[in-house]
Amino acid sequence: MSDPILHVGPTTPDTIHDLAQWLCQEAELAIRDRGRFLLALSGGSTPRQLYTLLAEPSWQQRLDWAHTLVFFSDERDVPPTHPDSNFKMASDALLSHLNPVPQAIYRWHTEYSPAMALADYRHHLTLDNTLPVPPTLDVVLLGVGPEGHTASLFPDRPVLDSEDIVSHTYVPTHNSWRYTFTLPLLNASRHIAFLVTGSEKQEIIDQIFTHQAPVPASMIHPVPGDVHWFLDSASAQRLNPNILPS
Ligand SMILES: O=C(O)[C@H](O)[C@@H](O)[C@H](O)[C@H](O)COP(=O)(O)O
Repeated sequence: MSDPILHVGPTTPDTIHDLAQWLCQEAELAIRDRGRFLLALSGGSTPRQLYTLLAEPSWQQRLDWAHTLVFFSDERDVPPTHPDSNFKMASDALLSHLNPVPQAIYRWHTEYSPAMALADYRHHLTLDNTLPVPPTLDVVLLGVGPEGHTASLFPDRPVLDSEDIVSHTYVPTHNSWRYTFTLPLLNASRHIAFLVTGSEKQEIIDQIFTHQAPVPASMIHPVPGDVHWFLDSASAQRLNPNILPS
């Protein structure tokens, strides 16, 4: 298990820019080596700034979306037009602006029954059963909630013990159902990239990096993959300066 790789920007825009640049580099390597880039987008509010930047014409040219297959690391069990939909957020901020369009965009079909939606997504994640289970995605973007959840893996929930690659899970604190990647799938990733910004996340970042009580976000350690943390100084302000990149 490799050590987490820290990228700390002085401001949120700096961190977003660094992550966008890193994504373009990983896409280039994946497409050079395997002819395609398997990318999972995260939901919530933080990544909107990243998606808006990537949608800018000058940035669109830097990532070969025509050879990129887009997945979603989790999704709220709502219609794709619902304001809570992660697909809607990513489409409004990024996907609907891309030209050329991505090679594929795999939306969670929340209009299906849970069993059918999960089967549909397993099929897409294994590229129509051509990849092993769990498949290795090139980059999975993730965020972290204030209590340490990531994707829709919340503390003390049965989904944390799932041996499947995807799950439909009830989140009591949000009184809602969600679809999510599971730990086996996340830990098969080539690269995990957490994007965490803002002083409201400083406590959970400190908890994760000082190895206090494990939370779902601290259970992500792919082998032989790696974990990158893209933080701004506000979310990283409690971290020991010795572990911060010089
Ligand atoms: O569907 C979701 O909400 C996300 O997948 C979730 O895991 C998110 O990344 C965290 O809750 C952080 O959300 P913020 O970026 O809004 O703080």
